[in-house]
Amino acid sequence: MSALAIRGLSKSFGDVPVLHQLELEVEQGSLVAILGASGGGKTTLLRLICGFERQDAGTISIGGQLASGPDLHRRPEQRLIGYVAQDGALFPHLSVGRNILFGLDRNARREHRRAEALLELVGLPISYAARPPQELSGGEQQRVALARALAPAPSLVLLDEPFSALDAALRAGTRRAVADALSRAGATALLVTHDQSEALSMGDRVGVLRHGRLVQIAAPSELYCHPVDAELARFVGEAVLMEGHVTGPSVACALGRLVLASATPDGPVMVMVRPEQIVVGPLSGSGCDARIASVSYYGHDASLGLVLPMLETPLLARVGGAQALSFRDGDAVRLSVEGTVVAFPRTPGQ
Ligand SMILES: Nc1ncnc2c1ncn2[C@@H]1O[C@H](COP(=O)(O)OP(=O)(O)OP(=O)(O)O)[C@@H](O)[C@H]1O
Repeated sequence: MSALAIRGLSKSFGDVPVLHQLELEVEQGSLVAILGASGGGKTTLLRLICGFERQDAGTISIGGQLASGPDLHRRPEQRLIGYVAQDGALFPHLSVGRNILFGLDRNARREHRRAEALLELVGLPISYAARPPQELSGGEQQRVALARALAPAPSLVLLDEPFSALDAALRAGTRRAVADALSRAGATALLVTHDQSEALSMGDRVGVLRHGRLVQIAAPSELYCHPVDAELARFVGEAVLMEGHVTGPSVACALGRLVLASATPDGPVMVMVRPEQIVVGPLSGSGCDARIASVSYYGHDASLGLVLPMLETPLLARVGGAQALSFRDGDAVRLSVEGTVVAFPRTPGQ
């Protein structure tokens, strides 16, 4: 049984459509990340699931029970949903422990051990229970917000860009701690974000929201390696796209003849290669000739701009930081491609 099942969900504000016949299922105990551009309807989707807004069409079922449909609209407090907002929204006048137990009934609120167990679950010291939330770092506050959302053992936890207010140093650790806590609690969760690395690193499955629909929902590696179209390829990570021609199991393009990941009809295509698939080697190696136009060094890795005789614009390759130190602008190199590639059929005029 799905913990969350959404069928044909549509919502407009005035005459502006935001969600259009959206379909989504979230399996019990899994984390689904919804990735979408700003203004794409992510918060609207969460507000509909919570019951703060009502859809124009479609149904929402939580834990196998209809929560909202044409003839029924359960109130938010009847839906047993935990919610973690962008800024945590902790109450500053209550201790961390009181914040965690806030949504529980009076008897449960007296159980201090319960707050401590939830602090342990989110990887924080139990001594934090007595502290005011303002004394905690932003990442710790988000973990408290998760503990509060998990306290009533909800059927579903919704996370609305929960790490966007954190600086980069705190973000990675907090993501990990939150994902671990959700998994330890066996919680079912839906996370919305515009950050592709967040979606790919946290989701068991990732759905991409575009023009009010989920255009693809798949395991992170499937989404990254086999996006359904070129726009999605660019949205989920960096993509090198170039014209090509498919014949049988391979495609001919500026990078040579490459092996296709899946069967594609013969004919003109756009080929998609990820920058880290491009292997940059010395002229003694095999492959196609290129010249280095730029080196952008980031420490752990580097981006190279590469000019190929057959391409108007330089293409991007990603190499290890140590390897990049041996390259200079203007160097002649030879390129090959690791692994298989994806090709999107081109229609006439494209
Ligand atoms: N109550 C409302 N009344 C009118 N328009 C609204 C309302 N809520 C949202 N919208 C509009 O719906 C669209 C989707 O908004 P929503 O907040 O769901 O997007 P989002 O993907 O969460 O964006 P962000 O990532 O920037 O938070 C936007 O164009 C927004 O202006």
